[in-house]
Amino acid sequence: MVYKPPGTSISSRGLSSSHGSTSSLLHRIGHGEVAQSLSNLNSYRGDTRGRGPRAPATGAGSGDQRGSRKQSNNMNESMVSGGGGMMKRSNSLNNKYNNGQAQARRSNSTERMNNGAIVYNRGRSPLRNSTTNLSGTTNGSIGRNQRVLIRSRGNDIGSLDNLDNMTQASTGSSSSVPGTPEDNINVVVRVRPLNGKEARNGDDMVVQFPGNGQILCDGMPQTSGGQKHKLFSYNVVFEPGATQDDVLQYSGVKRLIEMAIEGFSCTAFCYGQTGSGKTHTLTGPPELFYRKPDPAHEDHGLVFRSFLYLFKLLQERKDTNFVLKASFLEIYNEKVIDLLNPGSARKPLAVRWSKKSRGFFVENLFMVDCEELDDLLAVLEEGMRNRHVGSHLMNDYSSRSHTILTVNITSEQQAEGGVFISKQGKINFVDLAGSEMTKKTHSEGKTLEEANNINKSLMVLGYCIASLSDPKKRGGHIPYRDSKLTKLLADSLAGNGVTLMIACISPALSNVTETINTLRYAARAKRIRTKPVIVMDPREALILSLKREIGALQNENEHLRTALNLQTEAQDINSQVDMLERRQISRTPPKIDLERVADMESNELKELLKVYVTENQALRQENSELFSTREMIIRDQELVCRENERLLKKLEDVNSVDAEVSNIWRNPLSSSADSMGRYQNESLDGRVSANENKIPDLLQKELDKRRIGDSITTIANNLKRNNSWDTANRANGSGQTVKLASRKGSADSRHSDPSQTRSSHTRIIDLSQNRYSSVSSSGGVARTPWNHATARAASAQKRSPAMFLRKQSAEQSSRSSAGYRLASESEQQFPWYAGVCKEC
Ligand SMILES: Nc1ncnc2c1ncn2[C@@H]1O[C@H](COP(=O)(O)OP(=O)(O)OP(=O)(O)O)[C@@H](O)[C@H]1O
Repeated sequence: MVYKPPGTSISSRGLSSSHGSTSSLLHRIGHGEVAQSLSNLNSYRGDTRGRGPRAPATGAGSGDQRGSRKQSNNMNESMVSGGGGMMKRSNSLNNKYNNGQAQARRSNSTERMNNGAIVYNRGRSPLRNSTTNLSGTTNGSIGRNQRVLIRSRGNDIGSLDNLDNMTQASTGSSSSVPGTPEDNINVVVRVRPLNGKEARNGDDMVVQFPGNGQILCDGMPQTSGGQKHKLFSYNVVFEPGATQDDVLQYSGVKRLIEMAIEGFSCTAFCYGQTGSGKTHTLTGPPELFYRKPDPAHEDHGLVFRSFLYLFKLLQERKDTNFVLKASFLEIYNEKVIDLLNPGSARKPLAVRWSKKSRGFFVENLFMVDCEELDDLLAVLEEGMRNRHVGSHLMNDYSSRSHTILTVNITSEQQAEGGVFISKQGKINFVDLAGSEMTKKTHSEGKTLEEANNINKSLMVLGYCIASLSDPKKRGGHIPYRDSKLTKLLADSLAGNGVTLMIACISPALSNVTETINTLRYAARAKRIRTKPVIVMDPREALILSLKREIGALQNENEHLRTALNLQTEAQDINSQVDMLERRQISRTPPKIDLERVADMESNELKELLKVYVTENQALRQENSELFSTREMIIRDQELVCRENERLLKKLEDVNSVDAEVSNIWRNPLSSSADSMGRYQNESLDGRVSANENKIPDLLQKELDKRRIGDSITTIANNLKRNNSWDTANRANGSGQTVKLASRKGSADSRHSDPSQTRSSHTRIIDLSQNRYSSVSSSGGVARTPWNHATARAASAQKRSPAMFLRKQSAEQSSRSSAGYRLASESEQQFPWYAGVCKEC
């Protein structure tokens, strides 16, 4: 079950029919100005439920409004009549409240508390548009002398509205989820009237109410002697004339109760200096509980009224079973005392850390099962009677301890398919002891010790609030452990709860310093953000997670669809596009608005989930197919690229070989080919193959050729000069030639014949030429490193001639030395040659 704010229609819970709404209230009111103001109070949805039309306010009270209210006799039908199919507890509650005169009186009082008329006094005109005379809304007009009692920013407290969103993001477990929206602590301010003493002393009012949830404090003493004005903004400001019921209606506490029923952890706490009206606001004067309390008493505070409201809501929830348990403790002098089971020795209880809930708890705290409203009221009475109260100059009934009254609400609702959904909500009412200046209160002895402990724990609370409200310090150490109070409030201040702070102040000039301190404290608290989550049963969490999964799948499917579209576009395969489009159209489930999912039944949700899972799987498969197709295409592309590269290289080689061939034929010494032929022949006989790798490029060959060629030409010329080769051959016999032949053609004894030597020489040249011919035709030699180097050199020459030349000269110098080496080798091998050469 997804949390829905009360006031929205959840037919299964029967809330829609019974709830009033802001719009219905506006409809009832029907007047522009008030409607405008009320629309600012959007967040108080559900505030109007159970409230009948108010009787026009007629009283013109004095400063003390308590005795001057007109009470409406309208019966609150929902409280009195109840529902036939209600759970046993609710029925018994109705019976109690319906039987006899006492019940009738209670019902009247209940009604009066809910519909209490407002006293308009002092003849101030309302501040239009920025303030709300909520009390005047019933008759749709605001009288001239009507007093504006509540100044609201309206939509600020509507941060509670954010919780609608939050619940959608909450896990459904007690743990907080990353990404869960945060909510600020809601802060309202209540200004009490000047008390008798202050009035007698002629104390001035130093607070003003400019409206829009603002409060102006102007009595602040300045060092320069003048007065400083300070403006603060809060969610709601209650002026001195506001009633206890107004606080219930407009502080947001009703919303807190509704949320506690829905499974949230909620806290309302009062803060302020001593005598500022905290206890009055929360529980009413302590005297109320000293004897059997009169339920009709108008001074009953927020707790009593909240209990009534809580039970009213529980009655309306006919389809849900609730179990209520209450506890009441006080922290007195840093000791936790169970107010429902104080024992004779008032043995303090231990505050421990729970790993499971990741929060502090009070060990062995008495929890009372509260089946009826009376049980809850009894808890309140008992606790109020047992708490420590003292008296000092500023308050006759001063609370000497902090009290925490907790109502745990476990709800269990049967969903479809026999599944039970249970949630654990709670609401804490915290009445803090007031900070006090001991020189003002004249505390001494025990009261002084109490005051010190109170101030100390409030100081720790102040540190925690200051740290939590500072975004830089928030992630750091928060000193919760420094006091029992902060340990127990840790979750409310910065955990998963929803918190309302009611800052109580005195309007008197004599208290201005404390008032400013409280207002600052409250302003700081307003900056604190919490992450409210519903604590619920795992089944409920499952449904929520299913919902979230549907959302995620929808997103993923959308993403995959986009990817598929891109893919198909890139491939430009029309047939596949058609196929995909056809598939997409057939598979795509209807787009679901996630908001609507909240209203769907679990079966429907499961079906929807199945559809999305199927679609998701199909899309994933399709996507993977397309990816593999793409892989294949990429591989093919690579092959083509490689082949291209190979062909390019081949082309380069062919070009380089052409260049090589042309070099050879352009060789100016090519005329001495005859002489060179021998060397070439030698190479072909075996040395070339061995030396191919050693001779890197054409140039070296050229160099060698030139040297050898020059020498041979010289020899030949000399020989020619003296004798022609043939003549010499004939005349001198074949000694040298034989030598040469024996050297060159040692493997072939035929070459010893001088006539054959010549032919052999010719053949060598032919072979050499053939070789080059064959090289140029087959290109096979192009694969040798030498040819690669040549090709590279050629391309390098093209790319950067200057660099190529530098490299060339370096290579040339190294090769020329190699050339000389070759020459000296030749000398060694051909001493005759060297001799001839020397001779030349
Ligand atoms: N809004 C109010 N209207 C009328 N009287 C009020 C209001 N607020 C407080 N008072 C009166 O002021 C006196 C002091 O109030 P209260 O005891 O609630 O103060 P407190 O803040 O709880 O003080 P402490 O911290 O000492 O307990 C009481 O007599 C109470 O009835």
